[in-house]
Parts: sequence; structure tokens; C-alpha cells
Amino acid sequence: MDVLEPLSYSPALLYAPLLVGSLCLVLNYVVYSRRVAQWRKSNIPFLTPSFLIGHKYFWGVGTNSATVVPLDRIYQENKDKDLVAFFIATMPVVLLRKPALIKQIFAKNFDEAFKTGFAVSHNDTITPHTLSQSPDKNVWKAQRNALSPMFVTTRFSGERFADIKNQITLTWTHVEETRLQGKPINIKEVAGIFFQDIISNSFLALDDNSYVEEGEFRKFLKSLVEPGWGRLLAVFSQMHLQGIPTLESLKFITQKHIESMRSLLQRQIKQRNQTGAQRNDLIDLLIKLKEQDQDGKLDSETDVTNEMLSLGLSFLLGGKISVAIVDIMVSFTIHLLSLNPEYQERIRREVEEVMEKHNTTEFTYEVVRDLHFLNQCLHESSRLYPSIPVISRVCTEDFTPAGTNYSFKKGELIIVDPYSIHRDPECFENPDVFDPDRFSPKSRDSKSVDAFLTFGKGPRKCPGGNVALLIASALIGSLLHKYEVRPHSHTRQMDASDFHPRSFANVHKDDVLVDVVPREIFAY
Ligand code: HEM
Repeated sequence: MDVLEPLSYSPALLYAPLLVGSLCLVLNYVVYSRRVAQWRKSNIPFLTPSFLIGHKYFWGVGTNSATVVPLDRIYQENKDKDLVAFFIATMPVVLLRKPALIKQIFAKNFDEAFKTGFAVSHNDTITPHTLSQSPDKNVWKAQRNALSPMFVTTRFSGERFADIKNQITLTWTHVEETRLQGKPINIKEVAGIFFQDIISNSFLALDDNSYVEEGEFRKFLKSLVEPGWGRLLAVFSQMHLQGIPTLESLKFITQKHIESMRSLLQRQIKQRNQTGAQRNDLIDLLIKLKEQDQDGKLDSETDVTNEMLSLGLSFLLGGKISVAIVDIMVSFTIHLLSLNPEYQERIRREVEEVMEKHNTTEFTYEVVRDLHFLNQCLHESSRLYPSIPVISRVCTEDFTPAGTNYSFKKGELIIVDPYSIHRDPECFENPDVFDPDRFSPKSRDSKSVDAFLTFGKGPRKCPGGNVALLIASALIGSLLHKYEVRPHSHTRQMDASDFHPRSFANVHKDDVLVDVVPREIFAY
């Protein structure tokens, strides 16, 4: 074509996008109006959406602000309300503001709102059967019961503490080598390797050492949680399209993830059958499930059924992503401790006292389990930085929470924003101050217990929290036992403006680096 030849468009090409765009806007308007009318009738206070574009609050999400930033703004601007409804882009949601109402709906109205907001398309074969996503309450219950032995921290007692001990040694070696090279420690990376290698070695019998070569399980988790537009859109569409089949690329857990986990489990089951070892881990649990359910009907004894795979994923993803966010909790905690040396010193003293009590100079299950002040520090840091920005429920029936006149309709998406509640002075005094003592047994009262939402609320509350806290305590206790930790990359306390805009977890956007000084040297 001659470059100077004028471009000629067919009128259909020109008008089609305009027509489709206009139809979408009109449709949006109809949807908005109907939903607003429903909220009005249900006595649910709402923010009036602007004509055709919903609410502007969320426009910066993904580019310059994390999801909690607009949620926090709405939370702050509606101080006089128990709850407030609005649209995230075109998705209608009801944000609960008061801990008492959250407890009422998440616990007492569990039967009417048991589903999480992460709906799945029903033509999927795996995810509808996972613990955190199943729309069937019986499946959820069965999965939670079947997995319960995996969430017991005594699994790590006695000789089974060896996997944690081995990671402590590897971490000390890595930290010392990095220090001797004159470099700071990337604490999120260290925490990620520590936790994920322990999970892969203890529950899957993999022999991962991600300091030498990135482990298979760590790679798998990274592919799910690495911040980016794709992952952010996948979570949004999964919440918004409630059950409507979506494009493969818009799924949070894709077929590729599923098949790579299937082949990993298949390999480990085969190996276990060959060795006949008993480890009381996830592989043993899956083999037992297969023996009970299949009566030897499968072609191969290593076949991994969809049911086994769903159960495996339910645990390995910790509901959805919980297993992949323990490193976030640890890196925020170490950063806060680097800014507050007096609390580091209290942890060191506690480690020594507890070791003395147990007549040992080593880290054992009993020592780590008894580090109560360190546990308070973890709670306090996860209050300031709850890793999960939104906890959600979908109403499965119409209901009115007792003592209110709000009527929730079937299908309504309810959300809770732990970050804002945790920083509300009505729930926690001086909320921006890092004060681990507020979690001491004598300071804790029912008000702060109700308002603490890091691990969720009600029967769906995170069952893996204690495993996460135990492993996090082992890492932080052992690190502080050897080193004084000082801030390197961030010299002030972080807030939501430091969160990554394209992550669906509340993770800092830049690496958190700290310097370490060995205690012996520091003493002189
Ligand atoms: C810092 C670490 C963790 C945090 C902050 C966390 C937080 C959460 C939250 C907020 C929920 C949703 C609760 C709700 O909907 O009310 C959840 C669910 C869940 N978590 Fe965790 N979690 C963590 C670690 C873990 C670990 C290590 C595991 C597994 C070993 C795990 C397993 C689960 C499971 C299976 C669910 C789904 C429960 C259900 O739907 O019944 N979590 N977690």
C-alpha cells in the first residue's frame, strides 16, 4: 500500500466498538441502579456511584496503590457506620466495619454465609473441591477434618524437629556468608526459603535446599504469588465472576499449576510405596485416602485422583495462598525488631531463659514453643501488617444478623479489611505503635480479641496459623540468638503506602534488607 494513500475504514469497524462500549455502560448503569435500590431497601448504607463509572477510589490500584489504600480511605470516611456498600470497579461489595458485626456474621450466621468470595467455575475439576473454595459445605467440612492432623504443631516435636533444625543451620551459614561479603540480608528471601523448604521437606518428603538450587515447591508458590497485573486480575475476576467460567489465563490456579502438582505428588507417592517408610506427612495422608476410597480400583497405585489432588492443594496452598505469605509476616516482624532493639533484647533474654528451663543450649521444639514474648511480637507485627488484605464471604441465603435491621440477600459479597480495623483507635489504643505487650495474656481483652483478624474469624478461621507461628518463631529466635539486627533499606516504620500495588497480599514493594552484627563482636 502506498504510505500516502488515505486509510479507509469500513463504517462497521468504526461503529462496532462504540456500540459495544455504549451497551456496556448502559448495562453497568442498570446493574448499579438495581443494586443501589436493593441496598436502600435492605437498610445497608452505601456510597452513591458516579454516573456510569462506579467509584473512583480504586483507580490507582495496580499502578500506584495497593488494594488496602482505597479500602482504608472508605473505612476512615465512614466512621459513623457499622458497614458500607460500594462498587470496586463494577463489583458490588459490602464492607463490614465493626468487629462485633464481623463476629456475628462470620461465626453466628456461618450457615447463611459460609462460602468465601473466591468462587470457582463449576466446570473446573479440582478447585471446587478445595477447602477454601468449595461451594459445598460438606466438602469443606470433610477436607478440614481430613487435613486436621497436618495442622497440629506437635508434628514437629522430638526427632521431627530435625527439618527445622536443619534449616536453622542452613540459615546461619547463609547469613554469615552474606555478612562476611559485606552485604545486607534480604529478609523476605531468607524467610521464604526457611518456611517453604521446611514445608516441602516435612510434608512432601522433598529434599529441597533452596540456597543451593531453588526448590520445586518454592518455584510453584512463586508462580502463584509473584506480584503482577495477571495475578491481580485473576483474583479480581475470580471474586467478581462468581461461578462464571473464565479464560484459563484469568484463573488463579491454572491447569498448568494443577498438572505440575499432580506430577509432584505422583512421584512422591511412588517413592513412598517403594520404600514403605511412614512419615505421618501429607504423602502418607493421601495414600491412606486412596486406600480407603478406591478399593484398589485404580490402574496404577501411583495415580493421583482429583480428590487427592484437591486435598493436597488445600493444604499446600493453605486455603488459597496462606503458605506463601508466612515470609511476609516474618520480614515485617524482623524489620520492626530492627527498629526496636529493646524488644530484640527481650527476645534474646527469653531464648536464654527458656533454654535454661529446658536444660539445653539448642533450639528444640519445646524451646521454640515456649517463646511467648516472641509470639506476641509476631501477633503485633501481623496486626500492623495483616498479610491478607481482604477476607470475604458470600451470602448463601437471605438473612438479618441478630440485633440489626440490615438484611443481606443471597449472593451478596461481604468483605472485611483487617488492615483498617487493626489501625482503628476504637479497636486498639495508639494503633500505629508497635507494642508487643498489648498481646500479653494480661492485656488481652475481648475487644482486642474480636478485632484481631490476621487469621480470619469463625469456623473458617485459618487452621495453619500455629504452624506458621512456630516456624516463624524458630527462624526469628535463632537469628536473634546469634545476631543484633539493624535496619538497612527501610529506616522508618512502613504503612500501606509501602505495599506493592500489584500484589493481592499486603507485601512491601521493595526488598527489606537488614544488617546483622554477631553478638560476640557487638558485646565489645
Ligand atoms: C502468616 C501466616 C498465615 C496467615 C496470615 C493466614 C491467614 C489466613 C486467613 C486470613 C484465612 C482466611 C480465614 C477466613 O476466611 O476467615 C486463612 C485460611 C486458611 N489458611 Fe491460613 N494463614 C497463614 C498460614 C497458613 C499456613 C502455614 C497454612 C497451612 C499449613 C494455612 C492454612 C489455611 C487454610 C487451609 C485455610 C482455609 C480455611 C477454610 O477455608 O476453612 N494458613 N489463612
